[in-house]
Amino acid sequence: MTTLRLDGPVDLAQHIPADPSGLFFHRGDGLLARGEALVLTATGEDRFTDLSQAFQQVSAAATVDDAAGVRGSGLLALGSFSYYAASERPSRLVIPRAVLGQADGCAFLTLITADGEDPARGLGAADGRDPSALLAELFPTADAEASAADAPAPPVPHIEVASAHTPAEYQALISRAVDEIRAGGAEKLVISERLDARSSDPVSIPALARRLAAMYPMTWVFRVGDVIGASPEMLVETEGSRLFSRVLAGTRPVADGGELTAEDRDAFFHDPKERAEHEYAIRSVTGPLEAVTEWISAPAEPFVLRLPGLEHLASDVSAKLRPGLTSVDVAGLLHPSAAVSGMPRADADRINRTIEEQDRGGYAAPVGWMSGRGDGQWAIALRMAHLDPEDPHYLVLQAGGGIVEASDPLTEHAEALAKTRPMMRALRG
Ligand SMILES: C=C(O[C@H]1C=CC=C(C(=O)O)[C@@H]1O)C(=O)O
Repeated sequence: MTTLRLDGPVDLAQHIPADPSGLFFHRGDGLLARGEALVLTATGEDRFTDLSQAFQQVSAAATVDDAAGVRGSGLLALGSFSYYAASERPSRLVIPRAVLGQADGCAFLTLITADGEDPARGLGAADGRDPSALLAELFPTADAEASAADAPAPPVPHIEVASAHTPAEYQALISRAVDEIRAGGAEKLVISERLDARSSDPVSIPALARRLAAMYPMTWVFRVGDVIGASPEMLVETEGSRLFSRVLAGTRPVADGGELTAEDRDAFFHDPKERAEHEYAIRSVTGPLEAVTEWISAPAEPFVLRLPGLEHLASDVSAKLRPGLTSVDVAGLLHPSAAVSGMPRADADRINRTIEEQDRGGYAAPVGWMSGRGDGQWAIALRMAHLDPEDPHYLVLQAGGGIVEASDPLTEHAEALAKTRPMMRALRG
């Protein structure tokens, strides 16, 4: 495989291919992928370590020519894990054929050919080619005409939405969760709702990802396999020994263009119910990290992260990772955090699964990428939808929230629906 450095920064959002095999970006930096040189899959309890090891074996045998030497350059896999170990949906790492990436404004192009394959038969042969010509060939910019200011706006698609439950049914599920907590089954649960969305026009992945990135710049926009979304929560990011995690739990919905008043934000910040939810989530990240890090720095108090439509209690945790673990290994150690499962984890997930009655697929599970060096970024697949490979008109949105003893079913229902709004807004264009 070869990584070529490109002249100057690129606007990644303008280069998204029609059907990317993966994309992951945040504030202009990130990765766009085309094709599949190799797909690794795993199921079961050991899916994280199995995929981490399988990719490390591929990486050890690869011939790597990396002229960029930045985050995400060189050999790389994008991946989406399944939430439950028992899920029938396999977790996957995709080693793409071509990657357009950018890290701190340094843009690069990576071309990967599978073992025994003639490089000239790949997506593009790097030998002697001008990197900018390769960029134009492999990742052409979005149709200039369509984005011209005077071009007629594309018609707004009609989106038909059907919730899996009526409001009364969903609120009854929340009441059941509260009853389970009162009966001592768990201290915190996380219950989610699914919404079927049918679009009058086929959903355009590049357009959807571009809108998510433009409307929610503080999130990590992703598409890998059947999941697409814009997550505000970073389960783990590693680069060498540097480890970062953004933990979210505790939410107040607001109007899309609005925000909480100073008084309401203060009440939110000090609300014991929200702080308890947040505390569980922090402990579920810092606890497992103790065994694999030299030090951990977690703030004494969260901050309020303001997103369009929602405000969250957030804490940025950093740590020094001991050698020997990849970013996928750490993601496996932390998944599922109490932000998406509850506390204690195993009891919470058993009850969540019974109440939700359905497998979560890739919802609330790690999505991201890992390099041949083991570094990577694994966001939690939230504010998302599952795509249907057979039907480009159809998606299933999923979102939920943490439930503690003091939770109110109506408020929790409103919160879950507010969390589906990013995807709904981006779908509507
Ligand atoms: C479970 C979700 O959100 C989590 C992340 C942030 C805040 C949350 C909350 O306040 O309940 C949830 O823990 C979701 O978006 O589906």
